[in-house]
Amino acid sequence: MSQARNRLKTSRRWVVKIGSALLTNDGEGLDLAAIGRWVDQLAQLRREGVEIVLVSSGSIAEGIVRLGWKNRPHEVYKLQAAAAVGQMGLVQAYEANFKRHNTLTAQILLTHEDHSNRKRYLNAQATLKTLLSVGVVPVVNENDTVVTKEIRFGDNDTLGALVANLVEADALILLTDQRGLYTADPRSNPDATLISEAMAGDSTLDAMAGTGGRLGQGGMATKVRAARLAARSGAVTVIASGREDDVLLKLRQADHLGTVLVPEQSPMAARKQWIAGHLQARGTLTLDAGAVTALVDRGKSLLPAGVRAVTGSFSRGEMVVISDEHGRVIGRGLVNYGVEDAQKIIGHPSSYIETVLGFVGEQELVHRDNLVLA
Ligand SMILES: Nc1ncnc2c1ncn2[C@@H]1O[C@H](COP(=O)(O)OP(=O)(O)O)[C@@H](O)[C@H]1O
Ligand SMILES: N[C@@H](CCC(=O)OP(=O)(O)O)C(=O)O
Repeated sequence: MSQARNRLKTSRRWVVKIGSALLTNDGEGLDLAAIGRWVDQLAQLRREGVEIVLVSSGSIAEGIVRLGWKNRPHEVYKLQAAAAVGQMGLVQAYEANFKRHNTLTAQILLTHEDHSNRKRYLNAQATLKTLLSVGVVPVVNENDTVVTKEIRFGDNDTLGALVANLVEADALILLTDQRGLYTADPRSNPDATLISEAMAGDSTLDAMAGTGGRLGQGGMATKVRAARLAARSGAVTVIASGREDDVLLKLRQADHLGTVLVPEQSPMAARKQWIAGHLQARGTLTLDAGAVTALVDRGKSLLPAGVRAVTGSFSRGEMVVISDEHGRVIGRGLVNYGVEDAQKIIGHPSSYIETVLGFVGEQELVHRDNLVLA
């Protein structure tokens, strides 16, 4: 059995993306019975200790049905309106089904830009991680009201990968209407064969992966790209059929289903490279000896109390260098407070943050998840 499939048995955090092709039975409204079955599986996974973030498409198809439109409109603004209407049905379906398992859900609407803007990145990350820590299942979709490109390309695969990066998921599961990635589009090539496993970075996959069933859908091309993006933070990607009975539970048991796309690097190495290569450092935090030991020897987050000095010009979410009192670089990380706020809270216990700033953000100046030691 492959190592990557085996990892699914013990992994702790999955992002599961359910695609339009599957959710809406080729352009009809939502397939509510199928949603019920996926939710049952997700609830079972949660009982086994897997944290779940769900990325669900389907808002446009549901909106079109609710509005009584006969055909999918071509105008982007009409698609946006349909998405806004249909999203209500989507979240209702998930909420009602998770309620059967006494599980709360939360609606998260994101855009790709929320990932590249550092402040928004940290905000989204903090919200998602807090929801997971209190046992809620976030249900994510594109914020179609404020974007147009993503609607035109019908691509929630990329969103799934960005979310996998955000929450540092172990696995990104892309459920679709095919059994996985074939050597060619099986709709038009009956002889195509299923690829069981490949490296996410394998460039020969691009020639195999076509676009989707209906005009303007991402198809397998966006799934292969999503796998590469997810691999940057070390997540393994699986493309599998949501129509297969108990598909998620079978994947958890490392059954040989679907296509596994394996990251080239371990999660830690990938994450390190991702943070380090992501940004230019905008400032420096100088730590006292106790804080250095906490970070280096005990793998802790950096609290304001252990910081002696702050220099530079940075905003929340930007990269800073972390050094000891002799100027030796300890690491780099994404900072939770801008320079002015950081100046005010350093040297103080985290309980002091609210008194000084008038609000409480994170307890940490740099969370260990966003910290790469040198
Ligand atoms: N090599 C391939 N293997 C499997 N499916 C492919 C391939 N190339 C293109 N496709 C098409 O991709 C479609 C799935 O993508 P899409 O319609 O975007 O689904 P989703 O809404 O689930 O993201 C399949 O129905 C299939 O026709
Ligand atoms: N956000 C929109 C479109 C997203 C979409 O269709 O993505 P995909 O499932 O990758 O084909 C929706 O929920 O309908």
